[in-house]
Amino acid sequence: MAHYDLAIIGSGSGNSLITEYWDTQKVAIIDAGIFGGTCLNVGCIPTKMFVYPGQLAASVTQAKALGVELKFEGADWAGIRDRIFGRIDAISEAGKNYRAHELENVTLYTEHVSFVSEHELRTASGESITADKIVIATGSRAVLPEVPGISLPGVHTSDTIMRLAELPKRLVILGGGYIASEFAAVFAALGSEVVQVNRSGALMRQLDADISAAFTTAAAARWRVELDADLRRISEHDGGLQLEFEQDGAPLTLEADVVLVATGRTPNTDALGVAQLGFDLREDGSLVVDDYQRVLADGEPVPGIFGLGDAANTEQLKHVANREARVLIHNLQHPDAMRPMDRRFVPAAVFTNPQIAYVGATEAQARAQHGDAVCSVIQDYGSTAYGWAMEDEEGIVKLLAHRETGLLLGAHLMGHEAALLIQPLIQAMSMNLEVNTMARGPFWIHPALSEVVENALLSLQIPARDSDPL
Ligand SMILES: Cc1cc2nc3c(=O)[nH]c(=O)nc-3n(C[C@H](O)[C@H](O)[C@H](O)COP(=O)(O)OP(=O)(O)OC[C@H]3O[C@@H](n4cnc5c(N)ncnc54)[C@H](O)[C@@H]3O)c2cc1C
Ligand SMILES: NC(=O)c1ccc[n+]([C@@H]2O[C@H](COP(=O)([O-])OP(=O)(O)OC[C@H]3O[C@@H](n4cnc5c(N)ncnc54)[C@H](O)[C@@H]3O)[C@@H](O)[C@H]2O)c1
Repeated sequence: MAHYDLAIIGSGSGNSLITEYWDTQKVAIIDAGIFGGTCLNVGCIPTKMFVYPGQLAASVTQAKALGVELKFEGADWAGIRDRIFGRIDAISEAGKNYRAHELENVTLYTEHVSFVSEHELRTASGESITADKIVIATGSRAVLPEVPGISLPGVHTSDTIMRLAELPKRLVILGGGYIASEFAAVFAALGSEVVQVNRSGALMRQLDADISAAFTTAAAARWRVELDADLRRISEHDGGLQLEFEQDGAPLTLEADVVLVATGRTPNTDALGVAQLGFDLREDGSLVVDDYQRVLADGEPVPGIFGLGDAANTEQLKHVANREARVLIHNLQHPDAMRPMDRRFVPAAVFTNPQIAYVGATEAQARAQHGDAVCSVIQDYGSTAYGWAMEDEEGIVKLLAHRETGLLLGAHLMGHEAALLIQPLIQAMSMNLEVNTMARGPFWIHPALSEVVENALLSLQIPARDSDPL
């Protein structure tokens, strides 16, 4: 039996916990999958490396509207894929070698483990690992609907779709969320015939209703979107795949060469043995942790057991996992002076086309909490000089603020570089900066696209105070 000061299950965000502080202590890092976890290998990073070439390809359509004749002559799928994974696979491999061979105090296990008791883990091959402190950073995995044909070759998840041998001619994407919407934009831009099929009546349905509606319209102008369609079965047909749906009581049949299933992800806690130990789990299977990232059982911290990332939050976002890791690095080193995780204003961006970014409350949430005190405004990108330059007809900045406090309650953007434009709004919310101070205090560069954010803030018409900048 090997004993460690610290054992970390999961080499994604968990890997960053091994700081110099641990140099004099024994650490085990355990990962049964690809070293480096989801974001590096099959998540944020490779997807966005596909998104960028996709944006270049899609810009041809926009250029035409501005009088520039560009021609899209196809995408070198294999070249794009190999450039991306040539870089990523090398980083994963180097990280693995570093942990496995270059640090005397660190031992890498490449097997699945589960809990035997609170401080003992067992590997799939039967080895026992005990540790004073254990961090559960096991991430999440794709969930597939249970329909006939879901395991047929040609049916992929985000784990495998990026490594396809060739660009699919006909691609059906199941789901209306982040992953489905990002891949739909990429494959449609690179030249696949994409059909995105969603079970409900709008894409990105969990977002503010105006953004969800605007994105559903914008997406349908770029690739085929089918809504309110329930998948019944997938079968092999004519050398490809046939998907049968029920849509508003009528059958809908689609043909595809490749199917991408993007119908949500579930935390990897079920095969970990944590339920038997009485660790608290949310309805979605994620571990309940307190503000200090300590795992709870019956509402009380389990001594020496911590959780972070997709296994222990409901956001399933890398910047959240990274922040949790930072908090945990501190708390593992300073058990008598722990610092809490701040979850007040978690932003997110969806790198689809058009891009989406948001932070804070939706209008429905804001009104439920603050009633008539909510001011709401939608500012079009097209109302600014840079928007004219782009001939933009769909970009919007929606802001929600509290009339009396003058503070932002939520920001929801859809359009060019939404993920960049939203950042000052995230800053303002995190720093309790009032709308008028934010709009009138700093200069806003003219005629940058950020003027749409400035104008949205001014349009909120929060009553001015004498102390506000002019
Ligand atoms: C396609 C896609 C695109 C994404 N894009 C973005 C984005 O643009 N921005 C963003 O913020 N987020 C994005 N995400 C989400 C982001 O990738 C995750 O929130 C983040 O990677 C979670 O990190 P983690 O450390 O919790 O888990 P992971 O990085 O998944 O690490 C968990 C590791 O634990 C291992 N493991 C699990 N169980 C066991 C066990 N019992 N024994 C041994 N090892 C085990 C797994 O093999 C895995 O390597 C995306 C996700 C996907 C799938
Ligand atoms: N840019 C980013 O930050 C980014 C990108 C990709 C993924 N992620 C993270 O990964 C998570 C998972 O992404 P996702 O797109 O798989 O999940 P999601 O929750 O965003 O979307 C899931 C979609 O699948 C649909 N669905 C669920 N069950 C279904 C079923 N049985 N049949 C048909 N449709 C069904 C839902 O209605 C929804 O539209 C996201 O929630 C996000 O946190 C983030």
